[in-house]
Amino acid sequence: MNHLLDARDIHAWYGSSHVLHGIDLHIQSKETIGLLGKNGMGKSTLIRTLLGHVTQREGHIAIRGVDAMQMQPYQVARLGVAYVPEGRGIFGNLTVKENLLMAARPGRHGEVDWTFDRVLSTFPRLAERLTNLGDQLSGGEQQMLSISRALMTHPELLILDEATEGLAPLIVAEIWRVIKEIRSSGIATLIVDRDWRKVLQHSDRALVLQKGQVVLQGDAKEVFNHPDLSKYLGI
Ligand SMILES: Nc1ncnc2c1ncn2[C@@H]1O[C@H](COP(=O)(O)OP(=O)(O)OP(=O)(O)O)[C@@H](O)[C@H]1O
Repeated sequence: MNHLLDARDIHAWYGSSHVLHGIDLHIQSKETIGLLGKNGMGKSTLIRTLLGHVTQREGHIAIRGVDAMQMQPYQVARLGVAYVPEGRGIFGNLTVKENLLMAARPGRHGEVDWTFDRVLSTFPRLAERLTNLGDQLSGGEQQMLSISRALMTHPELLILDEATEGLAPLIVAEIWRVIKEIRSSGIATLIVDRDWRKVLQHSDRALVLQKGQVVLQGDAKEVFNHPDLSKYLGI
């Protein structure tokens, strides 16, 4: 089968510390995958390894059949993978408008549907802040800007790492609403979030990591009802 992302037997290290121990992850076009696990189990490391930020790695990574093992993060981004990192990643000294416009580029098939106007109607709060600098935004607005920037690159796969971390409940609800909208727009998504219920509710499939290995995976509903889930998540 031709996967959008096909990662096999992924190992990663920080110095001499072996953190990922042979992970397989496949993502199909338009599919939403939830990635769960307690703190420190390797979720962010897996994402950063797939993107090429963690370079001490072994295994096989293909994006739409293209070998990505030797690629730099910017090359992975060009293949249509957008990353909204934990802690955001916007330009604090540029305005909201500048942040958005500089991110914009057509998709691989010339898609331009995530226009400036569509992004602003998706996140009306940003429309009120267009001339504010990135640094002047609240945490929630920065997160919305970060997601908006990712959407304006017209990705085929969007990776969200702790997108709701530290945000007020109303903003969290707004972000989940947008995640749902992104899912129905046909962009494949990989979601990491502490709210495992919400993750499973919004995903097609899910994987649970423990100490750098996949210990549980399946349809989101199966994972939700699995008797070992509470043990793996410490809940
Ligand atoms: N830059 C780094 N240098 C050394 N060790 C690291 C680094 N980043 C993470 N680790 C270690 O790698 C392991 C996996 O961490 P990782 O951040 O991937 O986990 P996580 O599941 O994303 O958890 P969290 O939700 O806390 O970020 C942990 O033992 C962590 O201490």
